[in-house]
Amino acid sequence: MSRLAIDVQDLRKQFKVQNNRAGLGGALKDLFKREYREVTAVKDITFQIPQGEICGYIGENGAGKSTTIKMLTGILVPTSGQLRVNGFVPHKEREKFVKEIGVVFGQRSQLWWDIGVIESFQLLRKVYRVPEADFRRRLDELVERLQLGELLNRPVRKLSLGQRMRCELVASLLHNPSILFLDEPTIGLDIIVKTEIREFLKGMNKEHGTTILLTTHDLQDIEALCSRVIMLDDGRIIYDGGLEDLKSRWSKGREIKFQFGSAVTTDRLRTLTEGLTGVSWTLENGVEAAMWLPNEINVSDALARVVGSSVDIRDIKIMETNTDEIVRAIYQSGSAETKAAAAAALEDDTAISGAARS
Ligand SMILES: Nc1ncnc2c1ncn2[C@@H]1O[C@H](COP(=O)(O)OP(=O)(O)OP(=O)(O)O)[C@@H](O)[C@H]1O
Repeated sequence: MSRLAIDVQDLRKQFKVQNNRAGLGGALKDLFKREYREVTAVKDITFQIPQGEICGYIGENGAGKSTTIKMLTGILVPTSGQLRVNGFVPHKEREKFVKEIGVVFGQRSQLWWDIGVIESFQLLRKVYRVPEADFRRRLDELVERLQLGELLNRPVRKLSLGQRMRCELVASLLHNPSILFLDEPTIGLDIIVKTEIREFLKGMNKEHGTTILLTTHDLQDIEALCSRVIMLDDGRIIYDGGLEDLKSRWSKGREIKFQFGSAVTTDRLRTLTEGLTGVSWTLENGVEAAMWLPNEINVSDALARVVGSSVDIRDIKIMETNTDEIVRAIYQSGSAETKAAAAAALEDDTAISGAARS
């Protein structure tokens, strides 16, 4: 079995936050006796990530993503629980540990603002004690992949956000870490740079087996990169599994769009799918219509009905399930259990309590 890159057991982080009392009297009281309350940002979470996986770590603002990343990178000390990254306890073995990881916080820079990019890279080489020859080889590869050539001598403050982000990625990878932590790596970037960065990360993962844990609010990052997603809500994991599985469990059905050669009526279309429970039609104009079918109905059964009829079809498009909508719905409900699963669980409960009563 492959070695675990990240192993987290019952990890918890509480912060002590000062309560500020209202008004001048309150401020005076605060001077003499401060009152505190506890905020639990991460609530006993458990997960494992094997080496070489790209895993998305998602959740709404304040869900606890950054706090987790900070514990995983040794910046914050957990309140309780166990945590190992590449076999190290991050906050205890920092010096050895940082050589194994790369970190990019999209909204913070690890580069020096006023000096040339290449000088920042040289400084980082010394921090990580990378031998000159290894550094050169690595830098050449990264510069070529991210096409940084002419940027290397410019000071960071003169770079665009997209150019800076590409340099940040190089900076985080110069010491050849086996794990990369990315916190919002594509925030604020245009679609071309986003695509470039996603392709680059995919390549690093494929060729070097780099494990990547990625937090993002851009679900296209997840779709492009991650086979697995961990979803956090209010400090707890509410989903851990495949993205496709999440989509198929949550989507209630699919939509198929048709373009016809001549005008059709809704009544005619309805007769085609008669008997297929839950299938409905929307006529968008005389020659374009959308068929919606619930998960219980097989796509090929429904398609066969239309294709096998005398209706003149010009084009058929099976619409992709929209991940944004699904994830937003899960955030809103605070649970990744599907309604069907939740209802089944409820029925089980009722059956059990009914049995207990009888
Ligand atoms: N240093 C701190 N002191 C007190 N509370 C904190 C601290 N850091 C985070 N929190 C609180 O912990 C909770 C989780 O915050 P965290 O930054 O981990 O969320 P997040 O999922 O990364 O959100 P975002 O998407 O906005 O970055 C929030 O309620 C936040 O206010």
